Amino acid sequence: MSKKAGHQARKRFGQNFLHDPGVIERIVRSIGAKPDDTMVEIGPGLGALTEELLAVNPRLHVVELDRDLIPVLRTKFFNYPELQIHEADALRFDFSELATDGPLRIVGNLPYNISTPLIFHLLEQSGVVKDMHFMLQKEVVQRLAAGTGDNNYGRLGIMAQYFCRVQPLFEVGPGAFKPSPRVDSAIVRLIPHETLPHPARDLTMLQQVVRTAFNARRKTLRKALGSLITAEELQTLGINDGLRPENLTLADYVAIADYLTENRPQATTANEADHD
Ligand SMILES: C[S@@+](CC[C@H](N)C(=O)[O-])C[C@H]1O[C@@H](n2cnc3c(N)ncnc32)[C@H](O)[C@@H]1O
Repeated sequence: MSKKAGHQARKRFGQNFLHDPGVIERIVRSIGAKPDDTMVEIGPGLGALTEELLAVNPRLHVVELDRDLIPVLRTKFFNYPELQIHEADALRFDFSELATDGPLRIVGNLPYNISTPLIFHLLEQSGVVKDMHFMLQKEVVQRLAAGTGDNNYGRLGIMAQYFCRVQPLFEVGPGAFKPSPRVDSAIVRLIPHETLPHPARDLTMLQQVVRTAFNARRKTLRKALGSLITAEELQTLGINDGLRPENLTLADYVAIADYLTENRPQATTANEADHD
């Protein structure tokens, strides 16, 4: 535990507070906020990034789960009446409610313990999002940006790239935070596609195909996807069934999903175990 401004950093909320002004300034410069933007910060914590965002754009929303931080933020930013502080769980938050004046620019030094489910939650709402800038564990940024054949390629990267352009920006060492995390961090920018480059006919089917494939990422497609599609059907789609899940492109996964949507629409089942 580390104490800052009277607040004990809580591990269960993934609290590692930024304290390096150079890093904060670099993040804010990368975001390039404009006064008219509707900005949303997830997990403002003690307000280190919030303060610099407010300097550009006083119409900021922040979403913070730790109820003890809410009065700290209210006191610190009492002279910013347009700042809207939402005491809420970002994992359940309906961001579309904030998009009344236009698409959202979402930012955050995210709690690393929930960053993957949070990104999936935000991808589902990417229709109301202009862009997102996040501080994440470096390995998560590598997974988001990974291409076909890469060791880090998997469900997170495929679904992120289905919805967004992924741009890793720069790395940040543990010393920029208090308490210091045990991992390296990196900043990533996600820009939702205006038009999906490979739209699936049924998103749930695509999610199921990708999830099933990467639950057996070391196996051949014939085995990994055997519960959904036969080797012959894969070959008909022009996909070599001896390849492994990491060798397929997003377009290949969409082709498999669309084939199943047409031929076995009953195949989708929710709540399979995730290993990503
Ligand atoms: C890594 S800290 C970043 C704090 C601050 N933005 C900074 O850079 O110093 C993550 C923040 O997210 C908050 N948080 C954790 N889980 C959350 C959730 N489910 N919804 C919203 N905020 C959450 C934590 O309480 C904490 O303030």
